[in-house]
Amino acid sequence: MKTIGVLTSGGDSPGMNAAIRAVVRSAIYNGIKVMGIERGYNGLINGKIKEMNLSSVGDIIHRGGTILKTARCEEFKTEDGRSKALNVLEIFGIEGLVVIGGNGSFKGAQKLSHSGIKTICLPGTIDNDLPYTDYTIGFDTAVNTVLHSVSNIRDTSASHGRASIIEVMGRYCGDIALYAGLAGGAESVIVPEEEYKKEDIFRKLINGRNRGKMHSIIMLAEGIGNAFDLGKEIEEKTGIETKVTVLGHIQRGGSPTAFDRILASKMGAKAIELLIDGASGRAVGMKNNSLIDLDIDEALSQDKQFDKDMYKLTNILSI
Ligand SMILES: Nc1ncnc2c1ncn2[C@@H]1O[C@H](COP(=O)(O)OP(=O)(O)OP(=O)(O)O)[C@@H](O)[C@H]1O
Ligand SMILES: O=P(O)(O)OC[C@H]1O[C@](O)(CO)[C@@H](O)[C@@H]1O
Repeated sequence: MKTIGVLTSGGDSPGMNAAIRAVVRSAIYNGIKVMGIERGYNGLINGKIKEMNLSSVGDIIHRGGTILKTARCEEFKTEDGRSKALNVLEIFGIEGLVVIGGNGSFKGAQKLSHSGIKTICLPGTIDNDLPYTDYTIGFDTAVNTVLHSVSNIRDTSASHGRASIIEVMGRYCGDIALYAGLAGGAESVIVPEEEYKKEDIFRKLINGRNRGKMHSIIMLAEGIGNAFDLGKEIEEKTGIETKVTVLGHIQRGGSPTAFDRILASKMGAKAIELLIDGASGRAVGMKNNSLIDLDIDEALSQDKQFDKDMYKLTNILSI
């Protein structure tokens, strides 16, 4: 393999830069030329491509976002869009491609692999919603960002004797809410994977107040009802003043944690190892602390396992 490309696609996530750095440096170490493709599949279709060298990825391991920029590209979902992309890959002599993104990006990569381009996918998303890997690049940083906010909100919540609903991202996956909820001592964690009764939340709040508790954190995963409506209902049913904070895109930025930088570095290097071995259509993941790779279709067809034990523990500890 003489020349490969690397792109980031879908939502960005902290650690994507560390992954790009690992891809570029491992490739160059192995005598492979690397082309950086800007704005995901959009840049691929439009030929936004430039060669990368050792210093292109200097001073980025600690930076959030992605130096290659990212995009969601509807055109790439069409045959016509992908055929333009294949032409561009041929023009630039790109034989292998490393795609860093979420499940949509993986689907696009698999289609390129079926057209003869050797593709390797790295899981880059804060949501931790890819079923085949224990962790995605950016998830740990997002959880820590949420945790920092929980601490700040807890201070003011306690001073005023209020309850706080904190809405976090995750799309259809409750992992950010669950991990940050357990680590932040949330009283209730509401996730799409588990049914919940509002009455349980009200009862916990009232019990807590009766034993002198001055703050209550309710961690709410996005997409499950309206946080502000829930806040009003809590006030009506418990008499406890309730504030809502929607953390939003703050969770997608920031310097990656050591965990994410190491995960990204290991995965980036693994992608190059796989390409050198002639692999294609593979997804790299981390299972039980070991790097794994498997077919993209198999990776996407697995069911995401929600950690019910962790959810139960959160409820026990917040009794
Ligand atoms: N079925 C598909 N076929 C071809 N390309 C696809 C397909 N699904 C998604 N893509 C491409 O991948 C891009 C990124 O997908 P998507 O917007 O779903 O984000 P993602 O990779 O899942 O990341 P995130 O989890 O951060 O949202 C899409 O904009 C599109 O270009
Ligand atoms: O930045 P956008 O395009 O609004 O997407 C937001 C979505 O992307 C994510 O941040 C990452 O997939 C989700 O948690 C969220 O639902």
